Amino acid sequence: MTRARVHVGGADPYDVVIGTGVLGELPAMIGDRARTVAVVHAEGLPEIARPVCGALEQAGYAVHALPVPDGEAAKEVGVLAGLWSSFARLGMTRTDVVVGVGGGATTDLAGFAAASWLRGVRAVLVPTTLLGMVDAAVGGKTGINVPEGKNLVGAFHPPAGVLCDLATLVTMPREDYISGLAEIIKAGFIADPEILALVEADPKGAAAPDGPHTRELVERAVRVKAGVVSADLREGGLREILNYGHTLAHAIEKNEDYRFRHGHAVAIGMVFAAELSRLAGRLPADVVRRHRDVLESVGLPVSYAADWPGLRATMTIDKKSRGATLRFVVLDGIAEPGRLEGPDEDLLAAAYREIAR
Ligand SMILES: NC(=O)c1ccc[n+]([C@@H]2O[C@H](COP(=O)([O-])OP(=O)(O)OC[C@H]3O[C@@H](n4cnc5c(N)ncnc54)[C@H](O)[C@@H]3O)[C@@H](O)[C@H]2O)c1
Ligand SMILES: O=C(O)C(=O)C[C@@H](O)[C@H](O)[C@H](O)COP(=O)(O)O
Ligand SMILES: [Zn+2]
Repeated sequence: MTRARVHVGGADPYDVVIGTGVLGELPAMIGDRARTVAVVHAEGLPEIARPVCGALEQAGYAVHALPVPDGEAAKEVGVLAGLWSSFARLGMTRTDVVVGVGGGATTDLAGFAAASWLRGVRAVLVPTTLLGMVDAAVGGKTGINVPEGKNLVGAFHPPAGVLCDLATLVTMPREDYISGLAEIIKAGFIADPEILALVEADPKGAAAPDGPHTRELVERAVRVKAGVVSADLREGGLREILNYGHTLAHAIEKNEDYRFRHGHAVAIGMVFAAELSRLAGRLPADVVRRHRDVLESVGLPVSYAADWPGLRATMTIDKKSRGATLRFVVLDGIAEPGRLEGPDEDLLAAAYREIAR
């Protein structure tokens, strides 16, 4: 199978390589100035981490595997502090490299560990989930959660390279795979309607790692993200569109003590944002219906019922807020993202009623 190479531009450019059997590209991404490579991997994935370590050892690096808890439990300050201690023990200097192997939670943590160690060493990311490949590992947002909210501590730290080996997707738990589809569908609504058409034409195929369009869906979503972050790494404006659906999604994740899959929360959050757009007179009802239909067709949730005042209060510390003003990414049409600033409280509550039904 041929491999795709998506270039991410900006001050620190890098490539995202997508294909099968792409591990051979790893040493070139690490470079010849590194001596020590710390491979931070989800502890439940030793079979996936082993060949990564092997490829690096063969290339002559001193390789140290550093397992971290699976999933969201990795994005905690105690785990990060453990990595800093390990880096110190290994004597990692500024020319050394952190490799992150796992889902988005692992690569967010590994990326932030690299960003913060010695004020910044290089990170190479090897995402092993659909969501990690199409979103988390690309673009340089790194970070951890705190009890007060999702991703509230972190840094922009672009990786030196991203390797997406599609073969790793086949062992993914089904619900985690479905979760990744939410971010692909998000890319469809904000920028690339062909993604929506592909999923709508064959939802069953889209929900299978070995489906006929997996490779194209991954590549299209990566291209959307690469285009956006190349132009606006630090979220000065354009990059906010990648946050479509996330204002409510992050509040749901916190409300569920981070035991709710990110993509599932994003699916609900996108329906909320679409309802908000409609109630603000900016989006026709049929596009809102299209959100529900395409998300449900692959098994994603589109409703959520919990204490609204609590969710509303959590949304206040969203990173798009400016002062006391809550700001949402909305749609004025498919592939026409816009902003809604300081919406009326009644409008927000009305949009929430539509998804809580
Ligand atoms: N930095 C960003 O731009 C960005 C973008 C989107 C999401 N995120 C973050 O990504 C995280 C979600 O990522 P995720 O959906 O990958 O979940 P995850 O990292 O929690 O992984 C889900 C589960 O799948 C397991 N797993 C990973 N790869 C596997 C494989 N190949 N086979 C079998 N099991 C495997 C993991 O160990 C974990 O238990 C959230 O923390 C979210 O905030 C970050
Ligand atoms: O890359 C971005 O920018 C995004 O917003 C992508 C999101 O899918 C991702 O979940 C991101 O981590 C959310 O960022 P945050 O700044 O809202 O924490
Ligand atoms: Zn997301």
